[in-house]
Amino acid sequence: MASEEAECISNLFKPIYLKEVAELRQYVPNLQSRPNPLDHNPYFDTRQLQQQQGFYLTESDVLLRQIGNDLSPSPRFAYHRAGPRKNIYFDPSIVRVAIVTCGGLCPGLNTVIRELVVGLWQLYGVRHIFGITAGYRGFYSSVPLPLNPKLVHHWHNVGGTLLQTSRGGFDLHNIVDAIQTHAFNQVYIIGGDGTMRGAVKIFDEIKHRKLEVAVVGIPKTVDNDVGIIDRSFGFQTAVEMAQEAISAAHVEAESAVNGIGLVKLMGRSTGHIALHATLSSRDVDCCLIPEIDFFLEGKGGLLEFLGQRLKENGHAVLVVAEGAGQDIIPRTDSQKDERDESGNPVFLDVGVWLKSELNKWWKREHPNELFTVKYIDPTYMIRAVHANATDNLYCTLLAHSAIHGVMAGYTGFVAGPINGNYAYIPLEDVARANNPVDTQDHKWSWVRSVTNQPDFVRR
Ligand SMILES: Nc1ncnc2c1ncn2[C@@H]1O[C@H](COP(=O)(O)OP(=O)(O)O)[C@@H](O)[C@H]1O
Ligand SMILES: O=P(O)(O)OC[C@H]1O[C@](O)(COP(=O)(O)O)[C@@H](O)[C@@H]1O
Ligand SMILES: [Mg+2]
Repeated sequence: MASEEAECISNLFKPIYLKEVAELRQYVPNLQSRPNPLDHNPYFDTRQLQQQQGFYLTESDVLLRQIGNDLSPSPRFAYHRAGPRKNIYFDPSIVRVAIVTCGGLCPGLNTVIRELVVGLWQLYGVRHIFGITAGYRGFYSSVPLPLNPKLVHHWHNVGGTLLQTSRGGFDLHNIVDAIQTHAFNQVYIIGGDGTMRGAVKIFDEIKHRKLEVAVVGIPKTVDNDVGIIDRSFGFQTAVEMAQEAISAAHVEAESAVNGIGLVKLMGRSTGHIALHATLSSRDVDCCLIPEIDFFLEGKGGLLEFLGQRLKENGHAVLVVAEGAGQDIIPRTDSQKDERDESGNPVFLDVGVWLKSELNKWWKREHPNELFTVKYIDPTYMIRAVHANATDNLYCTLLAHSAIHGVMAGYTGFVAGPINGNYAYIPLEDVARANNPVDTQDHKWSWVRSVTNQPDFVRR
């Protein structure tokens, strides 16, 4: 074997299971296919490209989910690659599109809407595109908003969602009735884990009624709590914004005698924003996330650690994800049961609680020494900005992937990036998959080595 050549390290047979997504023709009888109108789009010139192969994707174009390989014979999964297909199953002249945004804000929402509108209009010649306003409830409670490329032209430069969003208001039968009443046959649902669970129910009901309606989910989660996909759009922008808050906390802490800069970041059940912001900032002394329990008092606790940091450095920076420590913050019975309109638990402000506990501790231990906690809560600022360049590009590829999949007759799927490429994933799989920070792998040890924080194990 020549040294430049790769060494064969395994000839083990590893089964690969293709995760098929549903297709409209499976339950709509006599569905006719037609050539993709991209064949006649002057910008794509597919007739020339087809001779070179590769423009249109086929059933055999798949992406592997697990690209890291442990050489064991455990099964692997693959998904269909996203992109245009040679034949489509919709006549663009009778396509009626509904686009809805649900749940909390995330940078890039408006870019996804813009690119859906522009993509449908320019790639496939669709002319009947509507925005459903204010989340799921908008299907049955307000008049759909007609959208066109001119109207959405500048939307990628604006934070939030110009269609508006809301929590709650999921009324399955009213939603599907409204889809029928308005004769929508393509429904693009942009939202997080809760939204995707709702989308599965809409898809099931549409199948049950045998409607010629394609449903596609576009995952949005500033917390990055949706699994399978690499990451959500807007996440990188949020991490970038979080840096500014951490820098400010660092400046405040360093400029005070015994100063603590405390930053609360979003992350209901996952600490991804806090973790990524901590690793990229280098100024953080301790990062608290929902996946790790911590305690204040005693050996190995947070107060002992911060006391040491103040002694050594004169200041400390503490980053906390909003979902961290929720089970140790004292709460009343009514606070225990509080839920938002979607049914998500309402958290107490961990930052306010920590600030108060830190002040009590210092007063008790060092009554005559200066001490300051500067608490920064940038949470809404982080998710209300427009997407950065990387996320804007991601949103565009995502929207176009969704359009190509729907046009090709796929339904009940999510368009999303897998290992850097775009794939079609069954909606149900995405709705079921969460994405906690893995605190067992070496990356969490790396975080601890960057911050020097304790492991919060009582000994
Ligand atoms: N299990 C569920 N079944 C149906 N609809 C749901 C479910 N969970 C949430 N929803 C609906 O999805 C929408 C968004 O959910 P929410 O949890 O607020 O945000 P996100 O989708 O960002 O996680 C809301 O309208 C909510 O009523
Ligand atoms: O105050 P709101 O709008 O209910 O949103 C707060 C929640 O929204 C989020 O930013 C995103 O949550 P979702 O992805 O479920 O919408 C959470 O981090 C946060 O807990
Ligand atoms: Mg959610």
